[in-house]
Amino acid sequence: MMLGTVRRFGVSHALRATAPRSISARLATQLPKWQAPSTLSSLAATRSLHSSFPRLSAATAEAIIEETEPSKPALITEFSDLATDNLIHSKIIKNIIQPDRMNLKTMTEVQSLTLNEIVKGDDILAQAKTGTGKTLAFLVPTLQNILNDPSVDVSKVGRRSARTAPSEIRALIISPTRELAEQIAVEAKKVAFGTGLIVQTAVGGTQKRAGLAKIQQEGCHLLIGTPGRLKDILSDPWTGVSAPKLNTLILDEADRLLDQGFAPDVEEIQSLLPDPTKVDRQTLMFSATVPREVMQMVRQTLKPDFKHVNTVREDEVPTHHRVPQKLVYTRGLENSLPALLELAQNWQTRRANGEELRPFKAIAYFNSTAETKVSADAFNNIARTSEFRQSAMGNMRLLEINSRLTQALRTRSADNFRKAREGILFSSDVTARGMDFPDVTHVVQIGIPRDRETYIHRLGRTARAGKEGEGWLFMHRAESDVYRKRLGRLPLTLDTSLESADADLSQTFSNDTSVGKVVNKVTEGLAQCDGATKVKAYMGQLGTTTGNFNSKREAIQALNQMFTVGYNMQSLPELSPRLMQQMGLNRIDGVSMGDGSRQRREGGFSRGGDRGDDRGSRGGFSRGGDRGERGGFSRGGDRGSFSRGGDRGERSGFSRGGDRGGFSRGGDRGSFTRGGDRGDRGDRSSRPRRSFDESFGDDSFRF
Ligand SMILES: Nc1ncnc2c1ncn2[C@@H]1O[C@H](COP(=O)(O)OP(=O)(O)OP(=O)(O)O)[C@@H](O)[C@H]1O
Repeated sequence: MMLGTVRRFGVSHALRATAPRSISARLATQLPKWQAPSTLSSLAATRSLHSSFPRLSAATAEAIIEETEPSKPALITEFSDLATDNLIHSKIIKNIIQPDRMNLKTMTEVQSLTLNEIVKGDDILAQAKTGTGKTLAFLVPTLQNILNDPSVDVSKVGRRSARTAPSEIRALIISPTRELAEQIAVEAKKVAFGTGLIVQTAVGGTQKRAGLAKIQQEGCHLLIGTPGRLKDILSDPWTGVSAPKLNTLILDEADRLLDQGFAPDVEEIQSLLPDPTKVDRQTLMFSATVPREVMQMVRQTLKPDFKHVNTVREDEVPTHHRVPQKLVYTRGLENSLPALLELAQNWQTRRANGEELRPFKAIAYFNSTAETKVSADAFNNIARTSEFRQSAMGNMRLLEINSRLTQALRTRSADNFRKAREGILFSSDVTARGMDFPDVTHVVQIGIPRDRETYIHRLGRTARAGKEGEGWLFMHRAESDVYRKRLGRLPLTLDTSLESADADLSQTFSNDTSVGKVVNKVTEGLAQCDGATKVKAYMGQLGTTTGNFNSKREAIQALNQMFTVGYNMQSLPELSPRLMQQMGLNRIDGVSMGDGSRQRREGGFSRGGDRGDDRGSRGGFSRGGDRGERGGFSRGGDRGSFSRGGDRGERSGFSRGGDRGGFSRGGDRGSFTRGGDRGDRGDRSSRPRRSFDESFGDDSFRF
């Protein structure tokens, strides 16, 4: 069933032809300045909030509300005031405001504007900038609504003999990535502490059986998970987990969950929930971005009288104005890593020289997982030198996260980066949305991201909760046309301060020059990386680069230069004739043709470069013609370099008869496949398709 047909109307909701203009939208236009709370200074000691963290002052909000919506209750802006009329349980409030617990005082704008509506039971679409507290905005009222349900008996909790049955699940939160689901669960447990409410998770990559046993033994009121795993456990009667009384469904990062990669799973999950004509269901959608393309899906999924709470003004780019965003043109693709090292070194050196700067804590985003690996390996090799260890960079943690790592390693990297005072996380898009790493000072995007939303969400990993941060985009000049087309209007300013970005790396550099020091370190770091990793990185970038560059010819030249000059490799990876034909590279000089056997021997063709978020290996881009085919030469998700607008590799669901295989169908893939290990998603008719979030680490597409 299509999501669109899942629309069911709760008895209390009147039908309306169009979504109502939101109160917040009106507020946003009338109230451009968000006022910091007068009590900020005491809070700042522990939360160090920036005054621009969007909040409503109580007085102003009341005035506005009175003027615009006289019948509405006044907006509450202080968490402590939520005790009024027993709106929120005292234990929840205590958990939020107590200094030894979450230690929060004043609600953010999105929290104030959605709380009453959610407690009332309305469907909501909420859009607010990254890092403005959307998680608590849906958690607090949702947990309260479960407590308000007279059929929920929290007094049984903890008594083994009378434990809460799994069928007590009242609310379900779907998150696009495992790490985000875990993060939401941590927050939910903090909010629910002492209330008797039980929060459980169901995420891919973890032991399904252990998770199920936990749910069965302890019970569950709020279940948080990733689409694939949730679908698995709810559809399998043997798990004993069902949700017949569920009345709240939350889609965090809703636009992502409604795009083609995830929508079929989300749709299936909805079909496994109780019929909303019998059990009234509230649906909440939260995201920093709600592109026009998903609005139709939103309308089809929410009740017709849903509230659209939008704290981002229509004429505004949903990034924080306080985040300087800089664009660096690199001479070649091989200049990105030296430029990243130079950026980090410059910052740390300025700090060491007494400038008041926070420790450099950056996330470097790459468009393919293989690139994250080669870059992290190179930096780790550099970090082993005594010169590095003794420098201002000496305490940096250098971590890697991408969808090909085991879940245990992913979790460890995320935890270590969370705890790190200074460091660089080399990341694919698995961390691009929702992840709340504290104190990230820099987000560096290497190569243009696959779409505008990805740019915004990645950037949103810095400058969270009112703090400051910087965004950097490194790109080759030949990416400029696609950059403009794909990303549209963004407040980026050109930066030419990084010498190594423009250095000609085919030259030899003396260690006596500052640029030489940087370049030589990276060259040495890369020299120690193994050849197979470099081949994978080349192959991983083949798709993204040919899609990002103004022409394929320029892309191939740039990649070859990166491979030979940057990676110091002698001979170029060979592409099979079929692959070249599929990519339209057969008439382009500089592509090395072979039968692919060398790469297969070296492991270079394995799972070439999936772009690497938790949906990446299934492919399917959300919008535009810009999405990767599911089958095809490249793994899912390769940014559409191979997709010809429109023939996107839909898996099912919302696709209009999309030819799933993209460039190659069925047997085509064989030529790029190592052994038989492409297959889990290769032939859905003969083999069950595994869920996305279960599938990483071992079965992405290979070519
Ligand atoms: N009222 C508040 N006052 C101060 N800090 C808050 C408040 N609410 C949430 N925070 C903190 O702000 C940070 C960002 O919150 P959260 O992760 O919910 O942001 P988000 O809006 O969901 O961001 P994203 O769009 O990236 O998912 C978290 O560290 C959270 O603890």
